[in-house]
Amino acid sequence: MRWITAGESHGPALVAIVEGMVAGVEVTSSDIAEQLARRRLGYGRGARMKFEADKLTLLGGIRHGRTQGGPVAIEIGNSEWPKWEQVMAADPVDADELSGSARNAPLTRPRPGHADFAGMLKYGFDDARPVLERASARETAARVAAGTVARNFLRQVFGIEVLSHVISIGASDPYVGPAPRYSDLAAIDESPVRAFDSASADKMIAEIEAAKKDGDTLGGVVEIVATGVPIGLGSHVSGETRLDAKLAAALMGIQAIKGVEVGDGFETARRRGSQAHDEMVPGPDGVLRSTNRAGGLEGGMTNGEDVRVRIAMKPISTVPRALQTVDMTTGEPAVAIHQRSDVCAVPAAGVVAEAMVALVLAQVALDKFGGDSAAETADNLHAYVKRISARPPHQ
Ligand SMILES: Cc1cc2nc3c(=O)[nH]c(=O)nc-3n(C[C@H](O)[C@H](O)[C@H](O)COP(=O)(O)O)c2cc1C
Ligand SMILES: C=C(O[C@@H]1CC(C(=O)O)=C[C@@H](OP(=O)(O)O)[C@H]1O)C(=O)O
Repeated sequence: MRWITAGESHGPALVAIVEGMVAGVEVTSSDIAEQLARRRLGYGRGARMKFEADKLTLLGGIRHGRTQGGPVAIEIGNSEWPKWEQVMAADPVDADELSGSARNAPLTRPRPGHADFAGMLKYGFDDARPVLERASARETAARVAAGTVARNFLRQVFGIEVLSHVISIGASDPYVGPAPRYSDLAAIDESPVRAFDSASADKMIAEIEAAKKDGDTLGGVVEIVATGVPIGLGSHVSGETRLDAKLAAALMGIQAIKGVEVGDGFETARRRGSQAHDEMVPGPDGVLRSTNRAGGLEGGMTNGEDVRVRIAMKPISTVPRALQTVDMTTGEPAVAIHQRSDVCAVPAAGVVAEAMVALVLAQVALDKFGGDSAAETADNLHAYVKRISARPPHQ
């Protein structure tokens, strides 16, 4: 199974294609719309999210609410397309028509932290427009749409659920309580910062308000949890088959994500071994653990505990209190491009991260259990679960 997205932030639409998904997975446009709506929310998001409707069309691969086994293609239209029709036209446009458009003025002052500078040089553009159009995290809407197909597959066949919650924003004290359950997700989504407890939420909101007042931006940390994951997804046999490596790559592939921790992550590096690992005891249905410091992953494989990973997002690089840069046309010092932008997109990044975790888990689950239909994958899973549960230790 693999996925790809295409499209620009202000182009007519984004498209996601998921190839290799089995037939018989229940997915509707309202399931996808629900996930897209979650991604638009969050305190600190910019003007676009207030009007962006994520106009959704299922172009292929799904019939009467079920996947058919062929590639699933999903289109998400741009609500503002009429305003951008000339500037972002695929076909050549009359130069006179474009010259009067303020939107088409070349962007020559790269934003530190964004893709503008290296992208202009590498691809040979005098204008940052073509770079920022594709670097923009607008593209994450397409990932969330693709992720919904994976999510529904995981739920239907395995009973796996994926959730996320914001641990900290800016310098707010990190949340240190127990990881939430999937049943907590509705309450987390109700929180304007997608925090699990209201005391942490208040501190995060205060951080965002202070940054906004100062013309500044913020990043933060999000935890993603997958529950109900069977033992043995991923493999120890090589670097690229290790599930922690696949998850880290997919999560680092999200715009502005600069760090990934598995389980207790960097904190584990500070502990002694006796305090770092999850001891095992025999239980009625197999091995039991009283802790999950490893985040459900040992040797690059799931170990039956919840998969738990954290991501660190850097502050948004379109800083209203514009940063110093160099004008790429004149070579003179300048202030960076500033256009409408988010102050903080950490809550939305959590929803995107859920989608990436779901896509990776679906991929490794299909690697292990295969099948052409959801029913066949489920049969393969049940045979495996029966086989491994016949093994000791049992009490
Ligand atoms: C959900 C989400 C929303 C984002 N919104 C913005 C934004 O409004 N303005 C901005 O400059 N960067 C935003 N970013 C981050 C940029 O897309 C990202 O920093 C840029 O593509 C450069 O990539 P890098 O940060 O990974 O190096 C957002 C990222 C995410 C995940
Ligand atoms: C559009 C989205 O996020 C965008 C991500 C983004 C960036 O530079 O990453 C810049 C802004 O784009 P725009 O100029 O279109 O307002 C954000 O709004 C979205 O998440 O759907």
